[in-house]
Amino acid sequence: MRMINFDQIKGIAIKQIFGPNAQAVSGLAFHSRRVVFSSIFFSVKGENEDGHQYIEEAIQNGASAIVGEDSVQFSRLSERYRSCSFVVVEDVRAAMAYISKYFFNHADEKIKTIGVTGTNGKTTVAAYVRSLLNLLGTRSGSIGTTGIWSSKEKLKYVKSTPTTPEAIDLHRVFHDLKKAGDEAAAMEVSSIALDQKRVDGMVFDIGIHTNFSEEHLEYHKTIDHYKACKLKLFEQSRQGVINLDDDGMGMDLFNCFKGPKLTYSLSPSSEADLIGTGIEVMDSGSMFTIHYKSKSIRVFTPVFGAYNVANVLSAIATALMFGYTIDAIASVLAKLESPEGRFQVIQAPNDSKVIIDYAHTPVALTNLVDEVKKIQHRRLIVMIAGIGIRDFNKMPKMAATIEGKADEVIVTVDHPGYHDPQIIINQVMKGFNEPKASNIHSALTRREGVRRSLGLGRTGDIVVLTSGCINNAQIVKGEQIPHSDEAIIREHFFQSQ
Ligand SMILES: CC(=O)N[C@H]1[C@@H](OP(=O)(O)OP(=O)(O)OC[C@H]2O[C@@H](n3ccc(=O)[nH]c3=O)[C@H](O)[C@@H]2O)O[C@H](CO)[C@@H](O)[C@@H]1O[C@H](C)C(=O)N[C@@H](C)C(=O)N[C@H](CCC(=O)O)C(=O)O
Ligand SMILES: Nc1ncnc2c1ncn2[C@@H]1O[C@H](COP(=O)(O)OP(=O)(O)OP(=O)(O)O)[C@@H](O)[C@H]1O
Repeated sequence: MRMINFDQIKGIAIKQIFGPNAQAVSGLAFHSRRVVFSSIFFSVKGENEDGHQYIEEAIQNGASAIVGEDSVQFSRLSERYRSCSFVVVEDVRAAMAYISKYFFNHADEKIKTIGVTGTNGKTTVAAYVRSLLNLLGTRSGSIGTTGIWSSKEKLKYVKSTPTTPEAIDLHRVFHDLKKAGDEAAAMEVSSIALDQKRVDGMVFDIGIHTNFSEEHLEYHKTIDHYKACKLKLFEQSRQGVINLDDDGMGMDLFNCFKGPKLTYSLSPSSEADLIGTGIEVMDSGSMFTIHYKSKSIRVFTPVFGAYNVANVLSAIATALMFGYTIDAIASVLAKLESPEGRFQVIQAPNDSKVIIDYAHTPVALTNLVDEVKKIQHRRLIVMIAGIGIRDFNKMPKMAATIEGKADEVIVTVDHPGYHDPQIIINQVMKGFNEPKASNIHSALTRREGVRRSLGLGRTGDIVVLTSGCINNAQIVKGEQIPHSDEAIIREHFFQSQ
């Protein structure tokens, strides 16, 4: 239980309070059915529902305070539920962020926080930062698409969103990490989370930028809105790590970010602080040279793809900001850990390779295929997917991107949501000049797509499975259906023999 005096919490714009100004609070919830005794219910207006309609259900479930935006309704309800506090605020999502921070004792300020934003690479960079800091001796967790990790292990949380948790969950995680002895947390900060004020009230010790290209227009509607949301992270960051190679927003950020910053680049002629050159692809990773100040150090790190070397540079910049020397950092890079499902190479028993990679934007797919081609192979088989719960305009762009670049292409569906999978396939197919070519195949479910792709692979081939799952599941008609590419791969190679 924590005593909460609403008008004393910094940051929230309270318009009016009906009922008691303070409550003893045991928990926070934004869903009426997750309310427990003596908790605060935040009534959020969503895409489909208005949380204000569920206030009475929340009170019946034990809510002792309601935070929302409808003063007329709150005034009426306060007559009926006299012991309950009704707090009218300017913006309920912002209030949820500030109250969560307060409820969990400002835990975010008791550990170092590193926010990562960008169209591609957030998960990868958050994992690299976590791994690098741990290798150097700073106990660090990470928060994002692949789950919540402490410095030691993946923790069991029910995720509220695919990438950046809702504020209530987020501050609980900071609190738990701190309690477990962690000193830092690297987290993915999505543009949607920034727009929905999930990280309002936080000041990140370091903000990292990876890159910017078209994405999430189903939510943002315009590319300018998408960009403006991403830039917000840097208004809330003390120090910045900026990718100078990113045409999308590298220079915008470089010019507008006034705090201390480190820039990185893969271009030898760049003026970046940290430059990576001479990338050599090996069997188990990449060699490259780090240039920092007057030093050039040749290192090996177990990652594939030039863009992943750039991601490693951003993690190195972060470690430099933590005060580690470039020599100390270079000495541990060979042990760097990658996140699951990002350029994950599986050696198949038939002497082919299967690569699982979360590429789900045209830019990521182009980069991925270019990098995969640097690995010796016979034929290249690539599975792409139309994602039902995302922008339909992106689907044909994925087809146009892959056409002519692989020997076989399998088109499948990720997360059909409420759509007919065949409509999604048709939408992807629109992007091919020759959709009826004999090397273009389709499969209505991801499971079928994976099986079909593996079935086409022979000795020496590389099978690339792109796009992927959210929370190890496919979202079908509001249900999360468990799915694992790796399990299908095991079944295919080991159980069919
Ligand atoms: C599209 C979108 O913005 N969705 C968010 C939105 O949900 P919604 O608009 O569908 O909510 P709704 O169903 O209309 O309900 C409105 C409110 O009424 C409440 N309610 C509803 C029914 C009920 O019986 N009782 C009740 O209290 C709900 O809890 C909700 O607070 O408001 C919810 C919280 O109030 C969010 O958790 C939810 O994120 C969902 C889980 C989601 O999938 N979001 C995605 C788009 C997202 O955030 N993605 C980004 C980026 C991913 C990436 O990197 O690609 C991320 O950071 O994860
Ligand atoms: N720096 C980068 N530049 C371009 N593409 C990248 C970069 N890093 C990763 N990718 C590609 O993007 C895919 C997704 O990477 P990752 O999961 O790290 O990004 P993300 O930003 O977390 O995406 P999401 O938010 O959708 O989970 C990778 O599998 C890879 O193909």
